Amino acid sequence: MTDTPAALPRYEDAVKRFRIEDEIARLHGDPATGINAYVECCGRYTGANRLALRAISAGGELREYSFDDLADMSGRVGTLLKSLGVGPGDVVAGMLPRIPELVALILGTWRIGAVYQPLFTAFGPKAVEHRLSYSKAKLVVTNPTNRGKLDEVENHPRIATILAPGETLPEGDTDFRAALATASPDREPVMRKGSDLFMMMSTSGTTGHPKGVPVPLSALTAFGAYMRDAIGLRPDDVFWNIADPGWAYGLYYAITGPLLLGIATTFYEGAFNAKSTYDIIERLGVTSLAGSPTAYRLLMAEGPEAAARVKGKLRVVSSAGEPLNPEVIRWFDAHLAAPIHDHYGQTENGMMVNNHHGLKHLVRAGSAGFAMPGYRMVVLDEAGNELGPNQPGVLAVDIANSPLRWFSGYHQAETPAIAGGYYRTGDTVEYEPDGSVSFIGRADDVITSSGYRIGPFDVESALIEHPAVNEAAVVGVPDPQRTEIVKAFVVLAPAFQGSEALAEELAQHVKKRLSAHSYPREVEFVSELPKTPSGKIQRFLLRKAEVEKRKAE
Ligand SMILES: CC(C)(COP(=O)(O)OP(=O)(O)OC[C@H]1O[C@@H](n2cnc3c(N)ncnc32)[C@H](O)[C@@H]1OP(=O)(O)O)[C@@H](O)C(=O)NCCC(=O)NCCSC(=O)CC(=O)O
Repeated sequence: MTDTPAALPRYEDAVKRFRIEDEIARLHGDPATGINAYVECCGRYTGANRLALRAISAGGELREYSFDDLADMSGRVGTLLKSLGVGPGDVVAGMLPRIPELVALILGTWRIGAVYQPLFTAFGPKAVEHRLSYSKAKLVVTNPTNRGKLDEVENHPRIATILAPGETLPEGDTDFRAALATASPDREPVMRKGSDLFMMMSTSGTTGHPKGVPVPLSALTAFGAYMRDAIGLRPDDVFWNIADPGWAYGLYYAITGPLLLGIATTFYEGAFNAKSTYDIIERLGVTSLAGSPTAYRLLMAEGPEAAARVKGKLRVVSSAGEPLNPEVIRWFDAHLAAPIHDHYGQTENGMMVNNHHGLKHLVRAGSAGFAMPGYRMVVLDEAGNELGPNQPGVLAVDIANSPLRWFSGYHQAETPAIAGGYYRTGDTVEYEPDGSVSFIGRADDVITSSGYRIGPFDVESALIEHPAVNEAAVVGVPDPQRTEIVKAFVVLAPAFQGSEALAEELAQHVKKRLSAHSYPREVEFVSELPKTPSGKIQRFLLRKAEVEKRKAE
Protein backbone atom coordinates (compact mmCIF):
# COMPACT_ATOMS: atom_id res chain seq x y z
CA MET A 1 0.00 0.00 0.00
CA THR A 2 1.27 3.49 -0.78
CA ASP A 3 0.95 6.26 1.78
CA THR A 4 -2.62 6.98 2.76
CA PRO A 5 -3.40 10.17 0.83
CA ALA A 6 -4.54 13.16 2.79
CA ALA A 7 -7.98 12.56 1.31
CA LEU A 8 -8.73 9.80 3.73
CA PRO A 9 -8.01 11.11 7.20
CA ARG A 10 -11.01 9.27 8.56
CA TYR A 11 -9.92 5.90 7.32
CA GLU A 12 -8.49 4.49 10.58
CA ASP A 13 -11.65 5.57 12.28
CA ALA A 14 -13.57 3.58 9.70
CA VAL A 15 -11.64 0.39 10.24
CA LYS A 16 -12.17 0.61 13.97
CA ARG A 17 -15.89 1.02 13.55
CA PHE A 18 -16.44 -1.85 11.19
CA ARG A 19 -14.65 -5.11 11.21
CA ILE A 20 -16.82 -7.67 9.53
CA GLU A 21 -15.76 -10.33 12.01
CA ASP A 22 -16.77 -8.14 14.94
CA GLU A 23 -20.07 -7.28 13.38
CA ILE A 24 -20.96 -10.88 12.60
CA ALA A 25 -19.91 -11.88 16.09
CA ARG A 26 -22.09 -9.14 17.53
CA LEU A 27 -25.08 -10.38 15.58
CA HIS A 28 -24.54 -14.08 16.16
CA GLY A 29 -22.61 -14.53 19.33
CA ASP A 30 -20.31 -17.08 17.78
CA PRO A 31 -19.50 -16.83 14.06
CA ALA A 32 -19.31 -20.64 14.03
CA THR A 33 -23.11 -20.81 14.41
CA GLY A 34 -23.44 -19.26 10.96
CA ILE A 35 -25.83 -16.70 9.56
CA ASN A 36 -29.25 -16.68 7.93
CA ALA A 37 -30.58 -13.57 6.22
CA TYR A 38 -34.18 -14.35 7.19
CA VAL A 39 -33.19 -14.49 10.86
CA GLU A 40 -31.29 -11.19 10.55
CA CYS A 41 -34.05 -9.37 8.68
CA CYS A 42 -37.13 -10.87 10.34
CA GLY A 43 -36.81 -13.85 12.68
CA ARG A 44 -35.05 -11.97 15.48
CA TYR A 45 -37.74 -9.26 15.58
CA THR A 46 -40.78 -11.50 16.01
CA GLY A 47 -42.88 -11.82 19.17
CA ALA A 48 -43.35 -8.09 19.77
CA ASN A 49 -46.02 -7.31 17.16
CA ARG A 50 -43.50 -4.94 15.61
CA LEU A 51 -44.40 -3.25 12.31
CA ALA A 52 -42.35 -4.44 9.31
CA LEU A 53 -44.19 -3.35 6.15
CA ARG A 54 -46.74 -0.77 5.07
CA ALA A 55 -48.04 -1.87 1.68
CA ILE A 56 -50.22 0.40 -0.42
CA SER A 57 -51.92 -1.35 -3.33
CA ALA A 58 -52.23 0.21 -6.79
CA GLY A 59 -55.80 1.10 -5.80
CA GLY A 60 -54.63 2.96 -2.68
CA GLU A 61 -55.54 0.41 0.01
CA LEU A 62 -53.06 0.37 2.93
CA ARG A 63 -52.24 -2.91 4.67
CA GLU A 64 -49.76 -3.33 7.49
CA TYR A 65 -47.65 -6.41 8.21
CA SER A 66 -45.70 -7.16 11.37
CA PHE A 67 -42.46 -9.13 11.54
CA ASP A 68 -44.63 -11.98 12.88
CA ASP A 69 -46.83 -11.83 9.77
CA LEU A 70 -43.74 -11.95 7.55
CA ALA A 71 -42.35 -14.84 9.61
CA ASP A 72 -45.56 -16.79 9.03
CA MET A 73 -45.71 -16.00 5.30
CA SER A 74 -42.02 -16.68 4.70
CA GLY A 75 -42.22 -19.96 6.61
CA ARG A 76 -44.96 -21.08 4.24
CA VAL A 77 -42.89 -19.93 1.26
CA GLY A 78 -39.94 -21.94 2.61
CA THR A 79 -42.12 -25.04 2.94
CA LEU A 80 -43.44 -24.58 -0.60
CA LEU A 81 -39.94 -24.08 -2.03
CA LYS A 82 -38.71 -27.24 -0.29
CA SER A 83 -41.64 -29.21 -1.72
CA LEU A 84 -40.64 -27.96 -5.19
CA GLY A 85 -37.11 -29.26 -4.71
CA VAL A 86 -35.36 -25.97 -3.89
CA GLY A 87 -32.49 -26.38 -1.42
CA PRO A 88 -29.63 -24.33 0.09
CA GLY A 89 -27.60 -22.54 -2.58
CA ASP A 90 -30.30 -22.88 -5.26
CA VAL A 91 -31.53 -19.74 -6.99
CA VAL A 92 -35.16 -18.57 -6.87
CA ALA A 93 -36.10 -15.68 -9.16
CA GLY A 94 -38.89 -13.19 -8.50
CA MET A 95 -40.54 -11.08 -11.20
CA LEU A 96 -43.09 -9.23 -9.11
CA PRO A 97 -44.28 -5.71 -8.42
CA ARG A 98 -44.07 -4.23 -4.93
CA ILE A 99 -46.60 -6.45 -3.20
CA PRO A 100 -46.31 -8.11 0.25
CA GLU A 101 -45.75 -11.53 -1.34
CA LEU A 102 -42.49 -10.20 -2.78
CA VAL A 103 -41.07 -9.70 0.74
CA ALA A 104 -42.41 -13.12 1.81
CA LEU A 105 -40.78 -14.71 -1.24
CA ILE A 106 -37.41 -13.10 -0.55
CA LEU A 107 -37.45 -13.94 3.17
CA GLY A 108 -38.73 -17.48 2.51
CA THR A 109 -35.96 -18.06 -0.04
CA TRP A 110 -33.33 -16.91 2.45
CA ARG A 111 -34.92 -18.93 5.25
CA ILE A 112 -34.11 -22.22 3.51
CA GLY A 113 -30.60 -21.00 2.64
CA ALA A 114 -31.43 -20.33 -1.03
CA VAL A 115 -30.42 -17.35 -3.18
CA TYR A 116 -32.85 -14.65 -4.41
CA GLN A 117 -32.55 -13.25 -7.94
CA PRO A 118 -34.57 -10.12 -8.82
CA LEU A 119 -36.07 -9.75 -12.30
CA PHE A 120 -37.21 -6.16 -12.91
CA THR A 121 -40.83 -6.14 -14.01
CA ALA A 122 -40.07 -3.81 -16.94
CA PHE A 123 -37.80 -6.47 -18.47
CA GLY A 124 -38.80 -8.13 -21.72
CA PRO A 125 -38.12 -11.80 -22.57
CA LYS A 126 -34.57 -11.16 -23.83
CA ALA A 127 -33.39 -9.61 -20.56
CA VAL A 128 -35.10 -12.34 -18.53
CA GLU A 129 -33.74 -15.19 -20.64
CA HIS A 130 -30.16 -14.04 -20.23
CA ARG A 131 -30.45 -13.69 -16.45
CA LEU A 132 -32.17 -17.04 -15.94
CA SER A 133 -29.64 -18.78 -18.15
CA TYR A 134 -26.65 -17.77 -16.07
CA SER A 135 -28.32 -18.06 -12.66
CA LYS A 136 -29.79 -21.52 -13.39
CA ALA A 137 -32.76 -20.53 -11.22
CA LYS A 138 -34.87 -23.50 -10.12
CA LEU A 139 -38.10 -21.49 -9.91
CA VAL A 140 -39.54 -18.16 -11.03
CA VAL A 141 -42.35 -16.57 -9.06
CA THR A 142 -44.39 -14.05 -11.04
CA ASN A 143 -47.86 -12.61 -11.62
CA PRO A 144 -50.15 -12.70 -14.68
CA THR A 145 -48.92 -9.28 -15.93
CA ASN A 146 -45.41 -10.65 -16.33
CA ARG A 147 -46.20 -14.32 -16.90
CA GLY A 148 -46.60 -14.00 -20.70
CA LYS A 149 -42.98 -12.87 -21.12
CA LEU A 150 -41.77 -16.20 -19.75
CA ASP A 151 -43.48 -18.07 -22.60
CA GLU A 152 -40.94 -16.43 -24.89
CA VAL A 153 -38.01 -17.50 -22.68
CA GLU A 154 -36.25 -20.66 -23.81
CA ASN A 155 -35.76 -23.37 -21.18
CA HIS A 156 -37.37 -21.36 -18.43
CA PRO A 157 -37.54 -23.07 -15.04
CA ARG A 158 -40.70 -24.05 -13.23
CA ILE A 159 -43.08 -21.13 -12.65
CA ALA A 160 -45.25 -20.26 -9.66
CA THR A 161 -47.86 -17.59 -10.40
CA ILE A 162 -49.63 -15.27 -7.97
CA LEU A 163 -53.22 -15.00 -9.15
CA ALA A 164 -55.82 -12.38 -8.33
CA PRO A 165 -59.37 -13.64 -7.81
CA GLY A 166 -60.91 -14.75 -11.13
CA GLU A 167 -57.59 -15.23 -12.95
CA THR A 168 -56.79 -18.64 -14.40
CA LEU A 169 -53.58 -20.49 -13.78
CA PRO A 170 -51.42 -21.16 -16.86
CA GLU A 171 -50.98 -24.88 -17.44
CA GLY A 172 -48.05 -26.40 -15.57
CA ASP A 173 -47.70 -23.49 -13.13
CA THR A 174 -47.94 -23.71 -9.35
CA ASP A 175 -50.69 -21.56 -7.83
CA PHE A 176 -48.53 -19.61 -5.36
CA ARG A 177 -51.28 -18.26 -3.08
CA ALA A 178 -53.22 -21.53 -2.95
CA ALA A 179 -50.05 -23.48 -2.17
CA LEU A 180 -49.11 -21.08 0.65
CA ALA A 181 -52.55 -21.38 2.23
CA THR A 182 -51.96 -25.06 2.95
CA ALA A 183 -48.18 -24.99 3.56
CA SER A 184 -46.77 -25.16 7.09
CA PRO A 185 -45.41 -21.85 8.45
CA ASP A 186 -42.88 -23.72 10.59
CA ARG A 187 -39.59 -23.85 8.82
CA GLU A 188 -36.28 -24.00 10.64
CA PRO A 189 -33.80 -21.50 9.13
CA VAL A 190 -30.81 -23.08 7.41
CA MET A 191 -27.64 -21.47 8.78
CA ARG A 192 -24.98 -20.54 6.23
CA LYS A 193 -21.46 -19.11 6.14
CA GLY A 194 -20.80 -15.40 5.63
CA SER A 195 -19.23 -16.22 2.25
CA ASP A 196 -22.34 -18.12 1.03
CA LEU A 197 -24.60 -16.25 -1.37
CA PHE A 198 -28.05 -14.89 -0.64
CA MET A 199 -28.66 -12.71 -3.71
CA MET A 200 -27.76 -12.94 -7.37
CA MET A 201 -27.90 -9.47 -8.91
CA SER A 202 -27.05 -8.34 -12.41
CA THR A 203 -25.33 -5.29 -13.76
CA SER A 204 -24.52 -3.79 -17.13
CA GLY A 205 -21.08 -3.04 -18.44
CA THR A 206 -19.75 -1.67 -21.71
CA THR A 207 -19.16 -4.95 -23.46
CA GLY A 208 -21.29 -8.06 -23.51
CA HIS A 209 -24.57 -8.76 -21.77
CA PRO A 210 -25.15 -7.92 -18.10
CA LYS A 211 -23.10 -9.94 -15.69
CA GLY A 212 -24.20 -11.70 -12.53
CA VAL A 213 -23.17 -10.09 -9.25
CA PRO A 214 -23.11 -12.71 -6.49
CA VAL A 215 -23.88 -11.19 -3.08
CA PRO A 216 -22.55 -13.05 -0.02
CA LEU A 217 -24.26 -12.93 3.36
CA SER A 218 -21.38 -10.88 4.76
CA ALA A 219 -22.76 -7.95 2.70
CA LEU A 220 -25.49 -7.59 5.34
CA THR A 221 -22.97 -5.75 7.50
CA ALA A 222 -22.43 -3.16 4.77
CA PHE A 223 -26.17 -2.83 4.10
CA GLY A 224 -26.83 -2.19 7.79
CA ALA A 225 -24.01 0.35 8.00
CA TYR A 226 -25.44 2.31 5.05
CA MET A 227 -28.90 2.41 6.61
CA ARG A 228 -27.54 3.55 9.96
CA ASP A 229 -24.80 5.97 8.90
CA ALA A 230 -25.87 7.36 5.51
CA ILE A 231 -29.69 7.14 5.51
CA GLY A 232 -29.44 7.79 9.25
CA LEU A 233 -32.47 5.57 9.86
CA ARG A 234 -33.98 5.86 13.34
CA PRO A 235 -36.59 3.71 15.08
CA ASP A 236 -39.06 6.61 15.03
CA ASP A 237 -38.72 7.15 11.26
CA VAL A 238 -41.41 6.38 8.71
CA PHE A 239 -39.13 5.17 5.92
CA TRP A 240 -39.92 4.94 2.22
CA ASN A 241 -37.41 4.06 -0.48
CA ILE A 242 -39.21 4.40 -3.80
CA ALA A 243 -36.59 2.50 -5.83
CA ASP A 244 -37.77 -0.75 -7.41
CA PRO A 245 -36.46 -3.92 -5.70
CA GLY A 246 -35.77 -5.30 -9.19
CA TRP A 247 -32.47 -3.39 -8.83
CA ALA A 248 -29.77 -3.11 -6.22
CA TYR A 249 -30.80 0.15 -4.54
CA GLY A 250 -34.32 -1.15 -4.02
CA LEU A 251 -33.47 -4.69 -2.96
CA TYR A 252 -30.54 -3.73 -0.74
CA TYR A 253 -32.06 -0.65 0.87
CA ALA A 254 -35.84 -0.72 0.46
CA ILE A 255 -36.16 -4.30 1.78
CA THR A 256 -33.01 -5.79 3.26
CA GLY A 257 -31.55 -2.71 5.00
CA PRO A 258 -34.56 -1.43 6.96
CA LEU A 259 -35.71 -4.92 7.97
CA LEU A 260 -32.17 -5.73 9.10
CA LEU A 261 -32.42 -2.80 11.50
CA GLY A 262 -35.89 -3.93 12.60
CA ILE A 263 -37.51 -0.84 11.09
CA ALA A 264 -40.60 -0.92 8.88
CA THR A 265 -40.40 -0.27 5.16
CA THR A 266 -43.00 0.98 2.69
CA PHE A 267 -44.25 -0.42 -0.63
CA TYR A 268 -46.40 1.35 -3.19
CA GLU A 269 -47.55 -1.00 -5.92
CA GLY A 270 -48.60 1.68 -8.41
CA ALA A 271 -46.37 3.29 -11.05
CA PHE A 272 -44.36 6.32 -9.98
CA ASN A 273 -45.86 9.77 -10.37
CA ALA A 274 -45.31 12.97 -8.44
CA LYS A 275 -48.88 13.32 -7.19
CA SER A 276 -49.15 9.85 -5.67
CA THR A 277 -45.72 10.30 -4.12
CA TYR A 278 -46.80 13.50 -2.34
CA ASP A 279 -50.07 11.81 -1.34
CA ILE A 280 -48.23 8.92 0.29
CA ILE A 281 -45.71 11.15 2.08
CA GLU A 282 -48.65 13.07 3.55
CA ARG A 283 -50.82 10.05 4.32
CA LEU A 284 -48.15 8.00 6.07
CA GLY A 285 -46.18 10.91 7.49
CA VAL A 286 -42.99 9.76 5.78
CA THR A 287 -39.92 11.20 7.56
CA SER A 288 -37.09 9.49 5.62
CA LEU A 289 -37.35 9.24 1.85
CA ALA A 290 -34.90 7.59 -0.57
CA GLY A 291 -34.91 7.53 -4.38
CA SER A 292 -33.20 8.78 -7.51
CA PRO A 293 -32.63 12.36 -8.69
CA THR A 294 -34.97 11.75 -11.64
CA ALA A 295 -37.78 11.04 -9.19
CA TYR A 296 -36.88 14.18 -7.22
CA ARG A 297 -36.77 16.29 -10.38
CA LEU A 298 -40.26 15.01 -11.21
CA LEU A 299 -41.42 16.07 -7.71
CA MET A 300 -39.96 19.54 -8.38
CA ALA A 301 -41.71 19.76 -11.74
CA GLU A 302 -45.05 19.41 -9.91
CA GLY A 303 -44.43 22.90 -8.48
CA PRO A 304 -44.22 24.53 -5.03
CA GLU A 305 -47.98 24.25 -4.29
CA ALA A 306 -47.86 20.47 -4.46
CA ALA A 307 -44.81 20.49 -2.19
CA ALA A 308 -46.36 22.89 0.33
CA ARG A 309 -48.69 20.31 1.85
CA VAL A 310 -45.79 18.10 2.96
CA LYS A 311 -43.34 20.88 3.76
CA GLY A 312 -41.48 20.14 6.98
CA LYS A 313 -42.63 16.50 7.12
CA LEU A 314 -39.45 14.94 5.71
CA ARG A 315 -36.62 14.80 8.24
CA VAL A 316 -34.07 13.47 5.72
CA VAL A 317 -34.01 12.66 1.99
CA SER A 318 -31.42 10.39 0.35
CA SER A 319 -30.59 10.35 -3.34
CA ALA A 320 -28.85 7.59 -5.31
CA GLY A 321 -28.38 6.32 -8.83
CA GLU A 322 -27.19 9.51 -10.54
CA PRO A 323 -25.37 12.64 -9.37
CA LEU A 324 -27.69 15.06 -7.57
CA ASN A 325 -27.93 18.56 -9.03
CA PRO A 326 -27.38 21.53 -6.69
CA GLU A 327 -30.66 22.95 -7.99
CA VAL A 328 -32.55 19.98 -6.49
CA ILE A 329 -30.78 20.51 -3.15
CA ARG A 330 -31.82 24.19 -3.10
CA TRP A 331 -35.39 23.44 -4.15
CA PHE A 332 -35.84 20.76 -1.49
CA ASP A 333 -34.53 23.15 1.12
CA ALA A 334 -36.79 26.00 0.00
CA HIS A 335 -40.03 24.13 -0.71
CA LEU A 336 -39.88 21.00 1.43
CA ALA A 337 -37.58 22.19 4.24
CA ALA A 338 -35.82 18.84 3.80
CA PRO A 339 -32.07 18.16 3.65
CA ILE A 340 -31.43 16.01 0.57
CA HIS A 341 -28.08 14.23 0.43
CA ASP A 342 -26.26 12.63 -2.47
CA HIS A 343 -25.15 9.00 -2.05
CA TYR A 344 -23.07 6.93 -4.46
CA GLY A 345 -22.85 3.20 -4.93
CA GLN A 346 -23.02 0.32 -7.33
CA THR A 347 -24.63 -3.08 -7.54
CA GLU A 348 -21.09 -4.28 -6.84
CA ASN A 349 -20.44 -3.43 -3.16
CA GLY A 350 -23.55 -1.29 -2.58
CA MET A 351 -23.21 2.30 -1.40
CA MET A 352 -19.68 3.53 -0.84
CA VAL A 353 -19.48 7.35 -0.96
CA ASN A 354 -22.13 9.37 0.82
CA ASN A 355 -23.13 12.57 2.46
CA HIS A 356 -24.06 10.82 5.68
CA HIS A 357 -27.28 11.90 7.37
CA GLY A 358 -26.18 9.88 10.40
CA LEU A 359 -22.56 11.17 10.59
CA LYS A 360 -22.67 14.93 10.35
CA HIS A 361 -18.88 15.33 9.96
CA LEU A 362 -19.10 13.31 6.72
CA VAL A 363 -21.20 15.82 4.77
CA ARG A 364 -20.09 18.41 2.25
CA ALA A 365 -22.82 20.18 0.32
CA GLY A 366 -22.41 19.97 -3.43
CA SER A 367 -20.04 17.00 -3.37
CA ALA A 368 -20.82 13.32 -3.74
CA GLY A 369 -19.73 12.92 -0.14
CA PHE A 370 -17.14 10.93 1.75
CA ALA A 371 -16.06 7.30 1.75
CA MET A 372 -18.45 5.35 3.95
CA PRO A 373 -16.76 4.18 7.15
CA GLY A 374 -15.60 0.65 6.35
CA TYR A 375 -14.36 1.51 2.86
CA ARG A 376 -11.01 2.95 1.92
CA MET A 377 -11.75 4.71 -1.37
CA VAL A 378 -8.90 5.91 -3.53
CA VAL A 379 -8.43 7.61 -6.89
CA LEU A 380 -6.15 5.79 -9.32
CA ASP A 381 -4.33 6.83 -12.46
CA GLU A 382 -4.22 4.52 -15.48
CA ALA A 383 -1.13 2.73 -14.15
CA GLY A 384 -2.89 1.99 -10.85
CA ASN A 385 -1.10 4.59 -8.70
CA GLU A 386 -3.03 6.35 -5.97
CA LEU A 387 -3.52 10.04 -6.76
CA GLY A 388 -3.66 13.01 -4.41
CA PRO A 389 -6.35 15.73 -4.19
CA ASN A 390 -7.63 17.55 -7.28
CA GLN A 391 -6.30 15.00 -9.74
CA PRO A 392 -8.90 13.21 -11.84
CA GLY A 393 -8.73 9.42 -11.96
CA VAL A 394 -10.82 6.33 -11.45
CA LEU A 395 -12.58 5.87 -8.13
CA ALA A 396 -11.53 2.55 -6.62
CA VAL A 397 -11.85 0.48 -3.46
CA ASP A 398 -8.66 -0.53 -1.63
CA ILE A 399 -9.70 -4.13 -1.09
CA ALA A 400 -7.40 -5.12 1.77
CA ASN A 401 -8.31 -2.05 3.78
CA SER A 402 -12.07 -2.00 3.24
CA PRO A 403 -13.62 -4.38 5.75
CA LEU A 404 -17.14 -3.75 4.46
CA ARG A 405 -16.24 -4.59 0.87
CA TRP A 406 -17.91 -7.81 -0.25
CA PHE A 407 -17.80 -7.96 -4.07
CA SER A 408 -15.20 -10.46 -5.22
CA GLY A 409 -15.98 -10.87 -8.91
CA TYR A 410 -18.76 -11.42 -11.44
CA HIS A 411 -20.57 -14.74 -11.69
CA GLN A 412 -18.60 -17.04 -13.98
CA ALA A 413 -17.09 -14.09 -15.84
CA GLU A 414 -13.80 -12.26 -15.86
CA THR A 415 -13.57 -9.25 -13.59
CA PRO A 416 -10.86 -6.97 -14.94
CA ALA A 417 -12.14 -4.26 -12.57
CA ILE A 418 -10.45 -6.19 -9.76
CA ALA A 419 -6.67 -5.99 -10.14
CA GLY A 420 -3.64 -5.06 -8.09
CA GLY A 421 -5.57 -5.06 -4.83
CA TYR A 422 -8.21 -2.60 -6.02
CA TYR A 423 -11.76 -2.73 -7.35
CA ARG A 424 -12.17 -0.03 -9.99
CA THR A 425 -15.68 1.46 -10.13
CA GLY A 426 -15.36 2.80 -13.69
CA ASP A 427 -16.37 6.30 -12.53
CA THR A 428 -13.99 9.24 -12.96
CA VAL A 429 -13.70 11.49 -9.91
CA GLU A 430 -11.39 13.74 -8.01
CA TYR A 431 -11.33 14.63 -4.36
CA GLU A 432 -10.79 17.73 -2.24
CA PRO A 433 -8.12 17.90 0.45
CA ASP A 434 -10.86 17.26 3.04
CA GLY A 435 -11.58 13.87 1.43
CA SER A 436 -14.89 14.74 -0.23
CA VAL A 437 -15.36 13.31 -3.70
CA SER A 438 -16.59 15.08 -6.87
CA PHE A 439 -17.84 13.19 -9.89
CA ILE A 440 -16.61 13.90 -13.38
CA GLY A 441 -18.24 11.10 -15.38
CA ARG A 442 -18.04 7.50 -16.48
CA ALA A 443 -14.73 6.18 -17.75
CA ASP A 444 -16.57 3.84 -20.12
CA ASP A 445 -19.69 3.70 -22.32
CA VAL A 446 -22.19 2.71 -19.61
CA ILE A 447 -25.31 4.90 -19.75
CA THR A 448 -26.96 6.36 -16.64
CA SER A 449 -30.58 7.17 -17.34
CA SER A 450 -33.21 7.88 -14.65
CA GLY A 451 -30.86 6.21 -12.18
CA TYR A 452 -30.66 2.99 -14.17
CA ARG A 453 -27.34 1.67 -15.40
CA ILE A 454 -27.81 0.62 -19.04
CA GLY A 455 -25.29 -1.33 -21.09
CA PRO A 456 -25.15 -0.11 -24.72
CA PHE A 457 -24.30 -3.57 -26.01
CA ASP A 458 -27.64 -4.99 -24.83
CA VAL A 459 -29.63 -2.27 -26.57
CA GLU A 460 -27.55 -2.68 -29.75
CA SER A 461 -28.13 -6.46 -29.68
CA ALA A 462 -31.89 -5.96 -29.35
CA LEU A 463 -31.89 -3.45 -32.25
CA ILE A 464 -29.94 -5.78 -34.51
CA GLU A 465 -32.62 -8.44 -34.04
CA HIS A 466 -34.99 -6.19 -36.03
CA PRO A 467 -34.93 -6.97 -39.77
CA ALA A 468 -34.52 -3.27 -40.70
CA VAL A 469 -31.26 -2.90 -38.75
CA ASN A 470 -27.88 -3.71 -40.19
CA GLU A 471 -25.75 -2.08 -37.52
CA ALA A 472 -26.39 -0.02 -34.42
CA ALA A 473 -24.39 2.04 -31.94
CA VAL A 474 -25.98 3.18 -28.71
CA VAL A 475 -24.78 6.01 -26.47
CA GLY A 476 -26.07 8.12 -23.59
CA VAL A 477 -26.73 11.77 -24.44
CA PRO A 478 -27.30 14.54 -21.85
CA ASP A 479 -30.88 15.15 -20.77
CA PRO A 480 -32.05 17.67 -18.15
CA GLN A 481 -34.74 15.38 -16.68
CA ARG A 482 -33.15 11.91 -16.85
CA THR A 483 -29.40 12.82 -16.66
CA GLU A 484 -28.89 10.89 -19.91
CA ILE A 485 -31.23 9.31 -22.43
CA VAL A 486 -30.46 6.38 -24.68
CA LYS A 487 -29.78 7.39 -28.29
CA ALA A 488 -29.32 4.88 -31.10
CA PHE A 489 -27.46 5.46 -34.35
CA VAL A 490 -28.77 2.95 -36.86
CA VAL A 491 -27.48 1.80 -40.24
CA LEU A 492 -30.47 0.35 -42.07
CA ALA A 493 -30.58 -2.78 -44.19
CA PRO A 494 -30.71 -1.93 -47.94
CA ALA A 495 -34.45 -2.48 -48.39
CA PHE A 496 -35.39 0.02 -45.62
CA GLN A 497 -35.81 3.79 -45.52
CA GLY A 498 -35.46 5.86 -42.36
CA SER A 499 -38.68 7.48 -41.14
CA GLU A 500 -40.27 8.64 -37.89
CA ALA A 501 -42.53 5.60 -37.98
CA LEU A 502 -39.57 3.26 -38.30
CA ALA A 503 -37.74 5.05 -35.45
CA GLU A 504 -40.80 4.52 -33.26
CA GLU A 505 -41.07 0.90 -34.33
CA LEU A 506 -37.44 0.28 -33.35
CA ALA A 507 -37.95 1.96 -29.98
CA GLN A 508 -41.01 -0.20 -29.30
CA HIS A 509 -39.14 -3.32 -30.41
CA VAL A 510 -36.42 -2.69 -27.77
CA LYS A 511 -39.01 -1.79 -25.15
CA LYS A 512 -40.86 -5.08 -25.66
CA ARG A 513 -37.93 -7.43 -26.22
CA LEU A 514 -35.36 -5.99 -23.83
CA SER A 515 -36.82 -3.64 -21.27
CA ALA A 516 -39.33 -0.82 -20.90
CA HIS A 517 -36.73 1.50 -19.34
CA SER A 518 -33.81 1.04 -21.75
CA TYR A 519 -35.33 1.76 -25.17
CA PRO A 520 -33.77 4.49 -27.35
CA ARG A 521 -35.73 7.71 -26.87
CA GLU A 522 -33.91 9.06 -29.92
CA VAL A 523 -33.08 7.14 -33.10
CA GLU A 524 -30.91 8.64 -35.84
CA PHE A 525 -30.44 6.88 -39.17
CA VAL A 526 -26.87 7.10 -40.47
CA SER A 527 -25.05 5.66 -43.47
CA GLU A 528 -22.08 4.42 -41.44
CA LEU A 529 -20.72 4.26 -37.90
CA PRO A 530 -17.29 5.53 -36.78
CA LYS A 531 -14.97 2.57 -36.25
CA THR A 532 -11.38 1.80 -35.35
CA PRO A 533 -9.22 0.17 -38.06
CA SER A 534 -9.97 -3.16 -36.38
CA GLY A 535 -13.72 -2.56 -36.78
CA LYS A 536 -14.67 -1.63 -33.19
CA ILE A 537 -17.43 0.97 -33.00
CA GLN A 538 -16.19 4.24 -31.48
CA ARG A 539 -19.16 5.20 -29.34
CA PHE A 540 -17.22 8.00 -27.66
CA LEU A 541 -17.03 9.92 -30.97
CA LEU A 542 -20.80 9.75 -31.37
CA ARG A 543 -21.32 10.87 -27.78
CA LYS A 544 -18.84 13.73 -28.11
CA ALA A 545 -20.56 15.00 -31.26
CA GLU A 546 -23.95 14.84 -29.50
CA VAL A 547 -22.70 16.74 -26.46
CA GLU A 548 -21.28 19.47 -28.71
CA LYS A 549 -24.44 19.61 -30.83
CA ARG A 550 -26.59 20.02 -27.72
CA LYS A 551 -24.33 22.73 -26.27
CA ALA A 552 -24.62 24.69 -29.52
CA GLU A 553 -28.45 24.49 -29.53
C1 LIG B 1 -37.43 8.11 -11.48
C2 LIG B 1 -38.42 7.06 -11.86
C3 LIG B 1 -39.36 6.80 -10.68
C4 LIG B 1 -39.21 7.56 -13.06
O1 LIG B 1 -40.14 6.60 -13.47
P1 LIG B 1 -40.79 6.63 -14.93
O2 LIG B 1 -41.88 5.61 -14.94
O3 LIG B 1 -41.13 8.03 -15.29
O4 LIG B 1 -39.65 6.24 -15.93
P2 LIG B 1 -38.75 4.92 -16.09
O5 LIG B 1 -37.46 5.41 -16.59
O6 LIG B 1 -38.71 4.10 -14.87
O7 LIG B 1 -39.52 4.09 -17.17
C5 LIG B 1 -39.27 4.18 -18.54
C6 LIG B 1 -40.41 3.54 -19.26
O8 LIG B 1 -40.58 2.21 -18.77
C7 LIG B 1 -41.91 2.03 -18.32
N1 LIG B 1 -41.89 1.15 -17.16
C8 LIG B 1 -41.26 1.41 -15.99
N2 LIG B 1 -41.43 0.40 -15.15
C9 LIG B 1 -42.17 -0.52 -15.79
C10 LIG B 1 -42.68 -1.79 -15.45
N3 LIG B 1 -42.45 -2.29 -14.27
N4 LIG B 1 -43.38 -2.47 -16.37
C11 LIG B 1 -43.60 -1.95 -17.58
N5 LIG B 1 -43.16 -0.73 -17.96
C12 LIG B 1 -42.45 -0.03 -17.08
C13 LIG B 1 -42.42 3.39 -18.00
O9 LIG B 1 -43.80 3.45 -18.10
C14 LIG B 1 -41.74 4.25 -19.05
O10 LIG B 1 -42.40 4.17 -20.27
P3 LIG B 1 -42.51 5.47 -21.23
O11 LIG B 1 -41.11 5.90 -21.52
O12 LIG B 1 -43.21 4.95 -22.44
O13 LIG B 1 -43.27 6.48 -20.47
C15 LIG B 1 -37.72 5.75 -12.21
O14 LIG B 1 -36.98 5.93 -13.39
C16 LIG B 1 -36.83 5.24 -11.12
O15 LIG B 1 -37.27 4.76 -10.08
N6 LIG B 1 -35.53 5.36 -11.31
C17 LIG B 1 -34.58 4.93 -10.32
C18 LIG B 1 -33.94 3.67 -10.71
C19 LIG B 1 -33.18 3.11 -9.56
O16 LIG B 1 -33.71 2.52 -8.66
N7 LIG B 1 -31.86 3.37 -9.57
C20 LIG B 1 -31.04 2.92 -8.51
C21 LIG B 1 -30.34 1.85 -9.07
S1 LIG B 1 -28.72 2.10 -8.66
C22 LIG B 1 -28.23 0.59 -8.50
O17 LIG B 1 -28.98 -0.24 -8.21
C23 LIG B 1 -26.83 0.38 -8.76
C24 LIG B 1 -26.57 0.00 -10.18
O18 LIG B 1 -27.26 0.46 -11.07
O19 LIG B 1 -25.63 -0.77 -10.40
